[in-house]
Amino acid sequence: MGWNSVSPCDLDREFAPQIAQLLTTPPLHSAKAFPSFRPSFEYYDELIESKKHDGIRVTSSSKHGKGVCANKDFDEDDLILKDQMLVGAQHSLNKLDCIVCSYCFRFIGSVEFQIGRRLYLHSIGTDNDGAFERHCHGSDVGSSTSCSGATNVNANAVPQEVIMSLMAGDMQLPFTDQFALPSVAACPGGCEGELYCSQSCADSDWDSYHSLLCTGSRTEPSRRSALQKFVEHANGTNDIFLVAAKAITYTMLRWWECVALPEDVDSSEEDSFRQQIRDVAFTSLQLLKDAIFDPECSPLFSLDVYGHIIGMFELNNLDLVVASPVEDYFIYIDDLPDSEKEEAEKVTGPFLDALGEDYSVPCEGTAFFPLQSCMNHSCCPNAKAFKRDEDKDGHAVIVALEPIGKDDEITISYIDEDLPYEERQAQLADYGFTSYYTGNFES
Ligand SMILES: C[S@@+](CC[C@H](N)C(=O)[O-])C[C@H]1O[C@@H](n2cnc3c(N)ncnc32)[C@H](O)[C@@H]1O
Repeated sequence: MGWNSVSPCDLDREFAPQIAQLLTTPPLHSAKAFPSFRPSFEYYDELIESKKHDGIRVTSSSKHGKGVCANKDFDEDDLILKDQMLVGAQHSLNKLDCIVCSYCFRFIGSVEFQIGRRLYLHSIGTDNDGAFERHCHGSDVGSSTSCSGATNVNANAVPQEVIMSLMAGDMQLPFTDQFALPSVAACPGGCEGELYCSQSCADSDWDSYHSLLCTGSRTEPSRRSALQKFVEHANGTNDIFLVAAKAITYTMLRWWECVALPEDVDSSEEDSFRQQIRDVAFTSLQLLKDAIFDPECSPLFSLDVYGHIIGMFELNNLDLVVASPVEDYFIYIDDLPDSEKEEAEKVTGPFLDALGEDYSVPCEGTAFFPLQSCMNHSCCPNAKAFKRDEDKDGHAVIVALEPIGKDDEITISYIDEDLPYEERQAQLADYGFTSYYTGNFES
């Protein structure tokens, strides 16, 4: 049975022609055919020019749609691209362990604040299982109460007053001045859920998405409660819904620009994929509609469009990972010359013991990167996503694994290429293909 014929969403029927146009893959070459859509390549050309990624270009292949080619020679380990995400979100649970800028995902505050807050979460987890549940699935994740994976009783617990002084900035640990972090900027809408590394990140997030998704005091109470229900549902089911909501708000806030949606997923996979997610996606969409519906953007709230956005993210998203300065800090202490190390560890040792294995938890989430998402897969890739020491934010960093010649296609592996052949085939089937292409690209 066709997907649209069983859609429980009235908007799918009411706005069928507009939705069909929204979901039409824009022509790759013709700039004139669909005046309301900018052709894909024009979009990528502008993006590459504005971000000065002159080493690459997005081009088309008769086999695999779009792909990325080298515009110059790269040596092994060369940086090919630092791709700024279009939209992304930190995983809900990770948000309780790592305090990062909600726009660029840099760690913020101070090493003391990061350690103190995490220890505080441990203490909440051990003291109050109800609080664990409430804060893991609640929306006030930026407040000082919360959870972590820490429901275990910790024999190395640090006294509460020490934790409080770490969080308040009254206690300084040795050598943390080597790991200075940007100070915390608040959400302009007054919600505690989002914190920023700078006013400019706070403003950019507000302008791009957050003005419609904020649960702070500036938001009208009934919309705030509707938003909270949407966030709770997403946290309890699939946090990709949070990323999809950002994509919708981004488009609503830029309706006049109306960028084309990415290409359809493989049609044979699409029906069964959507069938599975439809019910839960429809509930999520209803909750989002209750919170931010705007009649002028009605087609955006159709289940068909929402399903396409989610499907697009499932196929193209990249893990968002930012290494923790807390881990770097303890490694630094461990590497100090013996005399200094002994002195420093008298202070830092109890905190490390109390944190346990959690000391190295990175910021984790999921994000969509406009250029990285054009890279095709190879089981013998010539590039990989790899964060270097200096990469402290949510950008996707792509480096060359081997020398890459001008005009060669740049490929990455979507899977662990060391897996046995059958397992690779099975994992690649999730992306709509099975054969593993390693050849070169025809421009
Ligand atoms: C992240 S996108 C890559 C860009 C894509 N070619 C496009 O036109 O948007 C992933 C999709 O590209 C296609 N693809 C990527 N690598 C492929 C390969 N090695 N063989 C066949 N299809 C591939 C699949 O359709 C896959 O779902």
